[in-house]
Amino acid sequence: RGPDMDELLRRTVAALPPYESRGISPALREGPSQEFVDFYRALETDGRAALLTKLAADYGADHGLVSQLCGQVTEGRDVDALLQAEARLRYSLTPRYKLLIGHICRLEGGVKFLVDLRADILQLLQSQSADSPQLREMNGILKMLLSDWFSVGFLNLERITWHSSCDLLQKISMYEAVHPVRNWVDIKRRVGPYRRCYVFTHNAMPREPLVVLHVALTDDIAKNIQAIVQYGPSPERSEDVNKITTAIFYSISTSQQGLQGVELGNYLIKRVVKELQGEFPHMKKFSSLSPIPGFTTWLLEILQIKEGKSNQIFTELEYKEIQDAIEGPVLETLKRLLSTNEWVRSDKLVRALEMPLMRLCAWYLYGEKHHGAALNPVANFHLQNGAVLWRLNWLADVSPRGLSSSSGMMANYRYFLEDTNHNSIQYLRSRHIEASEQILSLAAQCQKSSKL
Ligand SMILES: CC(C)(COP(=O)(O)OP(=O)(O)O)[C@@H](O)C(=O)NCCC(N)=O
Repeated sequence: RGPDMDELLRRTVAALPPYESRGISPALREGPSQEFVDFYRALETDGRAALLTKLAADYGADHGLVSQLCGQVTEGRDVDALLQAEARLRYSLTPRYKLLIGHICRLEGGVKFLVDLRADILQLLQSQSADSPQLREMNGILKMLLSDWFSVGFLNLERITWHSSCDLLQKISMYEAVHPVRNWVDIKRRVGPYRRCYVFTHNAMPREPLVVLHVALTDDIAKNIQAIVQYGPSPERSEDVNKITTAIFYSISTSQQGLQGVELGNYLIKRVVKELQGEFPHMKKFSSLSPIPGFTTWLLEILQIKEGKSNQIFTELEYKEIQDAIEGPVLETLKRLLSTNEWVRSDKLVRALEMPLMRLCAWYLYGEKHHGAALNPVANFHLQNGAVLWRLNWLADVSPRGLSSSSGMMANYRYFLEDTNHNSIQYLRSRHIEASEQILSLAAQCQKSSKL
């Protein structure tokens, strides 16, 4: 049996050298760091949870020393002494595990190991199976380091085409989280004419697309995803530049869970806008065509809560039209038809539902909040980037996936380049959502005719 965890940690997590010898370049601790990596990789989930919890709890900063040094940082001392005291205090706040992280990132494959280690920490924190303040602290420290290592200056923008390598095309297909790639024909279309696919890569993780952005080049803001992923132009077509005035971001996915919160997707969108403006100087419109995951579930909950009070959801006229379009008790039948996607087969019912569902969905995106942010994660992502909630599209995604997740609707989050910084600050600071007239009036109507 190999070393037990405590012994392994004692041996591989160096103590913080005394302040006086902090500058002396530490003996490169490749051996112990590699031993830690090998030991960790050999552990199963529970073992990893135990190790991470112990590492965070027992190998952080020396709290006794910190509080002792705090006492020496006092007003009134001469500047030199004060700065010395502050420097000692600052140094004493360095957790021991931060030195280990610094050594591991210098190993071959060390950065990728640390990205995966943070993914394990996030998994633990999300599953609450090990949720300690020290673990959250270690997650924060690791996230800050990763944000520095993966900042834009260290990332490489790569365009993926049909001539890219198979392993890259295969990874792009595998990572596609929004509109699954079914076969070679699919992926060939997504990198073919009137399409662009860009990724960020990092030299420390070669041949690994960290985040993938799929773009459609169109002459107006798209309102339907089937037109993009199902019926796109045939691969041998050439591009007519005069037909390209708009960029539609129709899918974005990150592949590394451990890089959550590093905002790679945001950076990639902004970087691709610059790239496209270089290729198409006359391009003026930039918008997403985004799914609205969670809306149908939310709607069914509302229908459940409003059992017997349908007048708090539908107007009388709407209720009557729905009643005419279905048999049986209205709310009961409607819940069934919505949860099985059958409703879309009846034109009459589709017409009767358009107004109420568009109104409810506009409110879901604009009005529903979670800790102050937009409840819908995709809305929150684009609004954080400074986009405008610009248009809601009916029957925009009639695939089973689109119907089940958002009753067929999709949203355009539009990027007005000169406003994104301002909008982002407004959203992050005062939770203000910039929205178009269509959205504002639909949301207002919802407030008026539905009591949610
Ligand atoms: C939407 C994505 C790309 C945002 O990533 P990113 O910009 O790195 O944000 P964050 O993860 O740093 O908060 C990411 O959350 C993701 O891959 N989501 C699943 C697919 C999707 N587009 O909703």
